[in-house]
Amino acid sequence: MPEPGLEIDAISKRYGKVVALEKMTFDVRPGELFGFVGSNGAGKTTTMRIALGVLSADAGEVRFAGSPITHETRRHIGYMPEERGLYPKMKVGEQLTYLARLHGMTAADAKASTERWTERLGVAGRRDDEVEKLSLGNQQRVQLAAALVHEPRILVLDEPFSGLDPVAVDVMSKVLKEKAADGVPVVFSSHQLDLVERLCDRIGIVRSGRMEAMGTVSQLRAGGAVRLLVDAPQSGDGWAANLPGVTVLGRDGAVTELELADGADDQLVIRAALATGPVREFTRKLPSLTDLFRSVVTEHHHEEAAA
Ligand SMILES: Nc1ncnc2c1ncn2[C@@H]1O[C@H](COP(=O)(O)OP(=O)(O)OP(=O)(O)O)[C@@H](O)[C@H]1O
Repeated sequence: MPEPGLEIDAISKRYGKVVALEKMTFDVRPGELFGFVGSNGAGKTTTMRIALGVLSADAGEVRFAGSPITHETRRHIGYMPEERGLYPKMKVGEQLTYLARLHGMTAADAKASTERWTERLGVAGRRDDEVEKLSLGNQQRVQLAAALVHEPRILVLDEPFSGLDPVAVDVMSKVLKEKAADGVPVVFSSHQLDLVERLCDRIGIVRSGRMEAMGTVSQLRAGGAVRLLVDAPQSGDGWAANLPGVTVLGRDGAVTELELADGADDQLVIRAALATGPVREFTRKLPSLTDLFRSVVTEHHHEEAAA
């Protein structure tokens, strides 16, 4: 059994009639970067707020290192809220030192940590500026510094990459990877699926307050619907239209992209392709994270339409 990190265990939450979370369950292990993805309103922010303790759950439990999270454990969480939370009129350096002190650091450690993180995140030159005078991207770098300045043992970041330029994305990615390499469980939400695919050890896809799919990128991709690319230069439109369990997704010149339903026979497809003439290529294509995300979200729409 891997060492327990941050565990979100069957958390449910309603806002009046709106069910925001329904037994949301996942864990982020020490040293792991976990990507939390889902459409708008799926419940990511609500989950993170509950993990941090700024919102209470109706049911379920949040644990860290095997024990329920307490007020004391929460001091060791580095949190980047979606609505951000810096004091606009306070100077960057003063603000970070103040936050580090609030988390229990000595004045000297707080100052040293502020210097280290502002250097690292490329905002050292702005330490004497008020936060509101910084560009949005630089405010976000400071916001990350605020999540890191007390050297947290858990990192929970709500859309830390939104609005960042590519250089800042690289800096943020590096810092998160380093923190994970130090043994910190790191969870962040994002709509930038290419980034999530590239960075994360594991990914959870949420839909309507539930965890729908979870695993490494390759596990998720292997579990998605099988797609085929067939290059048959003499085939006309419609050559695969009536094959059982086969959906034609599109055609680009002589190349047809197909999706196979569970249990559909790919040998039927190759025979049908060969019946049109030569076949130059017949390949299985693994779905991207974006494809998987879409299919999770689209299934939902089908279910809703059928309900
Ligand atoms: N304070 C609130 N009062 C009422 N409903 C709320 C409140 N906060 C969130 N909700 C509802 O709870 C559900 C989950 O919202 P949440 O903000 O957690 O989603 P999200 O996955 O973070 O979305 P996004 O990607 O848009 O940030 C939504 O239906 C939302 O409208």
